[in-house]
Amino acid sequence: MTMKILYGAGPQDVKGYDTEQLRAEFLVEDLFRPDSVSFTYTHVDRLILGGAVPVSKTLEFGSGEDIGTSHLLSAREMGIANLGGPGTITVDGQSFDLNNRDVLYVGRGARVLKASSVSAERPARFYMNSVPAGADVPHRLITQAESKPLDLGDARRSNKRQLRMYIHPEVAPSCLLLMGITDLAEGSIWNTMPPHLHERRMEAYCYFDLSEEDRVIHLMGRPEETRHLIVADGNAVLSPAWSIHMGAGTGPYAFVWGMTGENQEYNDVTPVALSELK
Ligand SMILES: O=C(O)C(=O)C[C@H](O)C(=O)CO
Ligand SMILES: [Zn+2]
Repeated sequence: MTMKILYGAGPQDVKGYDTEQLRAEFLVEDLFRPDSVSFTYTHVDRLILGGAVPVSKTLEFGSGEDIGTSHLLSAREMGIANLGGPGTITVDGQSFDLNNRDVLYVGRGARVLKASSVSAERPARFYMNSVPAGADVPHRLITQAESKPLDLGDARRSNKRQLRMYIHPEVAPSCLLLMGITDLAEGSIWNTMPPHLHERRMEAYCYFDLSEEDRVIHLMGRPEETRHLIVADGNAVLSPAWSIHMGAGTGPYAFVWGMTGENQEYNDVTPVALSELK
């Protein structure tokens, strides 16, 4: 298990960043490695992003030694989305089978987690978001069918997409974590249109289901001072409260969005007109 730490950067820092620095602060590239569990701890609202890809063995994790607590989830909750083939997550002996696009909510206090795949030919690809939690909420599997869909966008504007809420007060409660998956409709390329800011929450996007040669051009930054990140399959992007977030793909893609902060009001956002972007 690995744990990388990012300390977070503000809009003034980003003004002087070159591509390498921007990517080092805002892009997480090494989440999904065969038979490994990789975590990145960001001081942006203390979100931990993780990836686990069990291929030839069961992967065990949950120790808190890298973050100074007895267990990783002693004071945290976690969402685990399966972006790959069928697999199983066991939480302190309780097993949950996750198909592609199912999400498991793991409540505070979990100690030992195990991740396994049904088949090494099509391994599970578990993507994790964990945030500090102030209460115990029961573990719960949310299948894709149980998630709440929202149809957004317009094919004529190349931004038709379906957003599914999984960890959300109307679907499955948590303390402060929100998590969902957005799938672009065939032929649409733009996500998160119009772009927005949410002063009371940070967000992380993990782009997946891209082909090896395709990329998402992710836009970030203050509306009047945008930057871009060129993102490949399985890469995650951090979006602090001060940053817009939107992207366009060169081919089909989907993404997991996770949020935490002051509230769980999904609609507590400030849209940014495209005419304001620079
Ligand atoms: O395509 C979209 O629109 C999204 O998925 C938006 C994200 O859910 C988001 O940015 C929530 O604040
Ligand atoms: Zn957002």
